[in-house]
Amino acid sequence: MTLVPDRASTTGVILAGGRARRMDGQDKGLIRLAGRPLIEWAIEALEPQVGAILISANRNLDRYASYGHPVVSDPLGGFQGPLAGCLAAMRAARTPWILTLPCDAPLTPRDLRTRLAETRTAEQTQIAICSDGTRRQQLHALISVALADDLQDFLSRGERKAAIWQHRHRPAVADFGDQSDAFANLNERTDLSRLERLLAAGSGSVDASRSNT
Ligand SMILES: Nc1nc2c(ncn2[C@@H]2O[C@H](COP(=O)(O)OP(=O)(O)OP(=O)(O)O)[C@@H](O)[C@H]2O)c(=O)[nH]1
Repeated sequence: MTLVPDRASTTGVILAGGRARRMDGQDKGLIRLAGRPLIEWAIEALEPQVGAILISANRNLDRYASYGHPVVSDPLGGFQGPLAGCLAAMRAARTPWILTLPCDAPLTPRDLRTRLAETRTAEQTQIAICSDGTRRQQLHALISVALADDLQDFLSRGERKAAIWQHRHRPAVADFGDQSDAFANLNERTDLSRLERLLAAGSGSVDASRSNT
């Protein structure tokens, strides 16, 4: 295992494979925010931070593939949750580390990988996750792909919760309390206006003035 998860040894994984029941079942990664689909915000935020990108999606695969990054679907049907997407990505990644990012949180910190990597290296763990200062953000995570078999065992027992799987590996926790807005996400339609306000105010790693509206 590479000791320091640097840019070249890390694959960014955009988790866009959910059912989005609270958004009437729309494909969340394709919902437009400030004029651009969420998947585009995520790609733009990750590109400077990682050596490669994988998109985890279960619908509209051609649409996602048009962004030029490989698309991986969950091995199990029926929307089994984000860990299923993580496992597929860990199997497909060509790097020792993956950096996961939910597609519905467009204000990604510019230093997401570096801060997670520093924390992970200081504590010598196989997983590092973010804290927004109040709560753990389990899907913003740096994960060693050496854990793929362990995750597969966990899922094969019918377990689904990311917090429970990660807890078994005593994750390091990187404090992003100074950027708590970076974890604002889209769960319901009413979240759209807050996210657009935050983007316009310049939160996050991507310049909203480059949006095509
Ligand atoms: N690959 C994959 N990703 C998922 C799955 N379920 C959720 N995700 C992703 O994980 C992140 C958090 O998802 P949630 O908000 O908990 O679930 P959701 O399906 O998006 O929305 P709800 O159905 O309204 O809870 C989002 O980026 C989802 O796209 C899944 O079954 N497979």
